[in-house]
Amino acid sequence: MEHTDVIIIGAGPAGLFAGFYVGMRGLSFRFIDPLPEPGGQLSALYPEKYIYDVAGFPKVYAKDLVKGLVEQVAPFNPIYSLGERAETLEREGDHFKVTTSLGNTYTAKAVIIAAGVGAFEPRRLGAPGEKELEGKGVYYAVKTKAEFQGKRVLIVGGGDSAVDWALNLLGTAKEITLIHRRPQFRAHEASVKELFKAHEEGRLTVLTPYEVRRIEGDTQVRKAVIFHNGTQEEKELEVDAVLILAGYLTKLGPLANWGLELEKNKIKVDTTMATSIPGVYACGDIVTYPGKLPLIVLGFGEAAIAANHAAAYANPALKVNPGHSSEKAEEKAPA
Ligand SMILES: Cc1cc2nc3c(=O)[nH]c(=O)nc-3n(C[C@H](O)[C@H](O)[C@H](O)COP(=O)(O)OP(=O)(O)OC[C@H]3O[C@@H](n4cnc5c(N)ncnc54)[C@H](O)[C@@H]3O)c2cc1C
Repeated sequence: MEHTDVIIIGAGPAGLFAGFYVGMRGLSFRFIDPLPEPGGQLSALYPEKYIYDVAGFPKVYAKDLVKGLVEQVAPFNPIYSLGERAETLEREGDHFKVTTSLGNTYTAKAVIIAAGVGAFEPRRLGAPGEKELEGKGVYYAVKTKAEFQGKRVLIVGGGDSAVDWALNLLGTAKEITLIHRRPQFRAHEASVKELFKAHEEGRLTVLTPYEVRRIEGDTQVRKAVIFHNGTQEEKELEVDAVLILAGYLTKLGPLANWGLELEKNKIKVDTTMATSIPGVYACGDIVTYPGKLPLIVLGFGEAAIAANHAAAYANPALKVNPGHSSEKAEEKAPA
């Protein structure tokens, strides 16, 4: 059993920043997250999109914000338990015990839940070949545009992600076909206009109302068979990649059974970010309180509150107020 002062469930922006503050207070901490890398929604869903509403950054790539958060917390020696999901949370005497999907058990004096929208996973189509070829050309997100360099790509979806990526991959992918099961798109009007302009100019192909019948390949995707969902007429497309952007399913997951007071699938917190279980704090998209907005900047503020209260809970010798970081810094700004 591995012990730290604090366990942080979720390594999205709120969790990472909570870790920074716990570290500033001189306490040890562990992040647990089922995703393979830190950053939460920013890494998994939109690493190469600009964010315009983080204070102090007129615009910042989601992946660069995550890089900065990881760098900021690094001096405090965080332990990352990635690729595992927190399954149970129990109190045992004066500490909490968390077990994970890998069967590991971790203990801590206080817990911060920063689990965002809960366990989120891409909406799969359920088409034959899709599961077998996942990781071999079937994608549910764009991590880097370079993955699609020179490839023939089939994009599936009708929302902002599908339309934005069809346009964004122009100039990177060799060929782009976008299919959607309805004639109408749910994306921003301006983007849809741009999409059809690109279609008319022959820079990409849009087909509606089309769906995927099956995906074929061996060590990698070779072909997709699509069909018109009115006439059932099939088309075979020779493609190297199928990018499925049909949205995400979010579930509260195991958290729902931890005995926390919830409201509409969110964890209720008070003004100290305390949950209904003493010693368990929460921050970010997972929390609700009057006036809550699901924004990164609010998550940062909540993380600072949750972390400092959790630190004082884990070590009652600590005051809640951390003081000013500028007074602790050893480095002086250049003259
Ligand atoms: C396309 C898109 C664009 C956006 N643009 C903006 C924007 O411009 N500005 C803005 O402010 N916000 C934006 N957002 C919203 C923003 O991304 C979220 O508010 C933010 O990610 C919330 O951070 P978080 O740390 O609370 O949660 P998340 O980023 O969701 O991270 C939570 C982490 O917890 C993990 N987790 C879940 N369950 C468990 C469990 N049981 N055990 C362990 N780990 C668990 C998840 O795997 C995840 O990594 C956007 C969102 C999307 C999808």
